[in-house]
Amino acid sequence: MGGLIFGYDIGISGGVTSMPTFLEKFFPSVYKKEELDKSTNQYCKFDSQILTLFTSSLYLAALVSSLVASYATRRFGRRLSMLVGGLIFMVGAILNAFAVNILMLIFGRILLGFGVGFATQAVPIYVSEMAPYKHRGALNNVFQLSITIGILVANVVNYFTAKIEGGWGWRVSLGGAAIPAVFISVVAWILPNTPNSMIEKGELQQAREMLCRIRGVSDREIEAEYIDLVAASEASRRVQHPWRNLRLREYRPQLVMSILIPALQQLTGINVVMFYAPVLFQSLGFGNNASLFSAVITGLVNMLATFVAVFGTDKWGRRKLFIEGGIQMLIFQVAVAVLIALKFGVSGNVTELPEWYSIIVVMCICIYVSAFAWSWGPLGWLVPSEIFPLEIRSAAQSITVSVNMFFTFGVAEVFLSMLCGLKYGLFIFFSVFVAIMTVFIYVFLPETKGIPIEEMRVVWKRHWYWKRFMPDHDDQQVNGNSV
Ligand SMILES: OC[C@H]1O[C@](O)(CO)[C@@H](O)[C@@H]1O
Repeated sequence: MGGLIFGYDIGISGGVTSMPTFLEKFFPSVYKKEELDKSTNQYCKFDSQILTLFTSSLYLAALVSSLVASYATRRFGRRLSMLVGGLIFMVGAILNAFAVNILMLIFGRILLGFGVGFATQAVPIYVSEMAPYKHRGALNNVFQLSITIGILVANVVNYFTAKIEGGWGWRVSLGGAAIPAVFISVVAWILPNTPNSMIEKGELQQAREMLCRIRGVSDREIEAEYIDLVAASEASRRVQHPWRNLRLREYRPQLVMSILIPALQQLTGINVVMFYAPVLFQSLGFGNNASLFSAVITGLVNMLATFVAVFGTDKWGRRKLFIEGGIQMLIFQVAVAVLIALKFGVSGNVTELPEWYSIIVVMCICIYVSAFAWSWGPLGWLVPSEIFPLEIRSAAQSITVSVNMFFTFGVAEVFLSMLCGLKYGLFIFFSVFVAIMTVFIYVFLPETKGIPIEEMRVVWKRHWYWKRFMPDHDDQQVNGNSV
């Protein structure tokens, strides 16, 4: 549900902004340009700061709230943080559904953002801590899977609400966000806290019992894992200032990854497609209906391809997926740029594409989206959430979330003007980053598959570059090997 509310918001805004009644009510100047002036340059049709703010304000709020949520997940537990997130989110959705002016609309989006910040902070940590390490990758990827389900549901909802007589369908679209919010609030009541969180709060016996319960084994069989958790918690307790600690030399590899992985995930340009697919397709000359339908198709591909990661990360490892996904994205991003350049050139003055041509464009976009969906999408959350030792986990996760939101915000902010300015070159712009990030992973990211979360130090100690940051004093036994 945490992923779903996030995904729903990602997918919903592009569709409603392509609905004429919504535009007319809140963004009359864009409406005029879009509806009345058919001759305008296609690349610049939707270039409006206030329209952009409608999409991007949510991510700015999520950025701020994930910093607060970091304190909350540590102090009050992961569960309560999820509950608070769900409730704030619900209020935001209701405000949006009944919006009568732009202020209500943007204020609602900001509340939704606060909810998203809390949920994305608390959920991946919760899942990583609950999961047995052999299945941690798969279970964590379900978070991204639910983001993609949320995006798809939003695309489908938009497709149907756009057809509602009277043009108030956008209210249903925006209000629909309240449904997963109710779920998450109710479910957060029922869920137990993680053993790690209980140990952090000194509830040792309860933590032990919880560990037996979630692993489904007897007290004796959880002994090793329990000792690991308690040791990690003690180390964590000695750390008074997780934020200051994060700057210590020994956490350098984690700090670098917690910043670069989410930043690079957004610099793949994925949200150009996710936020603005209907707008993008309209700019490419598709009709209203066809644009919303094409967004459903990209949403579907995005969701289905995420299953590859759910089943594949613990089998093939993180690195292989990252690298394969990167190469595939690069090729098809360049293909999209070439296809658009050939038809629209620099002037952008085309009113319609031949059908076969549009189909090829949509196919290339889908292949690009599928590559993202089994690589950077899920791994962008999984890898950061599994590499941090407990003593800095909440702080580092909140860096990951806020960097992700910052770049999501950035892409949402600049996309429409960049499309207008860079034209088809926009896709080349992102493909340069995709090339850089693929090389970065190849050189700097060690494989983390199958390593218990509290023993993760070993991967840095073995890495040709990162080992110089690791202190020598804490040699450990891992899987029988001294490291
Ligand atoms: O599935 C695509 C979605 O996944 C995310 O990258 C989050 O991991 C979003 O920013 C994007 O819209």
